[in-house]
Amino acid sequence: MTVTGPHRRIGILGGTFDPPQNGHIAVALEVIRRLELELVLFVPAGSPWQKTEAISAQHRVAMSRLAIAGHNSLALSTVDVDRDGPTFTVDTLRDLRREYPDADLFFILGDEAFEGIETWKSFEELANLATFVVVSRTGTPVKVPAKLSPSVNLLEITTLPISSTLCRERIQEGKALEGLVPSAVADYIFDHQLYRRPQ
Ligand SMILES: Nc1ncnc2c1ncn2[C@@H]1O[C@H](COP(=O)(O)OP(=O)(O)OP(=O)(O)O)[C@@H](O)[C@H]1O
Ligand SMILES: O=C(O)c1ccc[n+]([C@@H]2O[C@H](COP(=O)([O-])O)[C@@H](O)[C@H]2O)c1
Repeated sequence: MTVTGPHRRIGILGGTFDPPQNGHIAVALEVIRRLELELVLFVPAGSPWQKTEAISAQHRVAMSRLAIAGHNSLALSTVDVDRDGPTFTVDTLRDLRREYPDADLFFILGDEAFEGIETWKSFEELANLATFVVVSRTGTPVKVPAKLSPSVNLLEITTLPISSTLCRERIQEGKALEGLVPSAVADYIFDHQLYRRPQ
């Protein structure tokens, strides 16, 4: 992926994106607005080791590309699918630091994802690599590990009550995805007959 121009404050939304849904788009756009970021990179995980099952990275990348199409401030990075092995954020951030040596990097995540951060690979190193922007998704108070606290920004924003799990469940129930995913993503899911059976 090539980004032109002096992108100095770059957000990173890592995710399984199984599938990408409107909550992902909304949170990225809102964090751009609130933190005055130039750009948010959507970074699909190649092998999301803490999720039980996910469809192929190829489908998740294709849907992520469709999901962000038309948003100038959103872009796709394939660093995590281009690397072999389980996806670790410490590697994501090192790779993106090489790509953007002078940028301030902001890793965006929901409070429920942040809750497990002490289980992430080399979590103590993460504080040196990016600012962690934790958005309120569940509303439960966020406990910040002391080692990360200088690099954590708790951001109160209104998030959409949408999850990829909800999207998959609705497909299995034969219900429409209207309002839950961008229409190009809904078309892709339909065309490829994804998520029809429980994974
Ligand atoms: N509606 C939302 N609002 C705010 N953040 C979200 C929302 N949906 C997902 N996120 C955040 O985006 C990142 C990637 O999410 P992910 O791709 O795992 O989607 P998910 O909806 O949480 O998936 P699943 O339901 O399969 O667990 C995580 O940090 C997650 O907290
Ligand atoms: O680094 C780790 O060990 C690690 C463990 C779990 C999740 N992550 C990252 O957290 C982001 C959100 O993950 P998920 O599983 O909620 O879609 C995504 O970028 C993952 O690669 C990272």
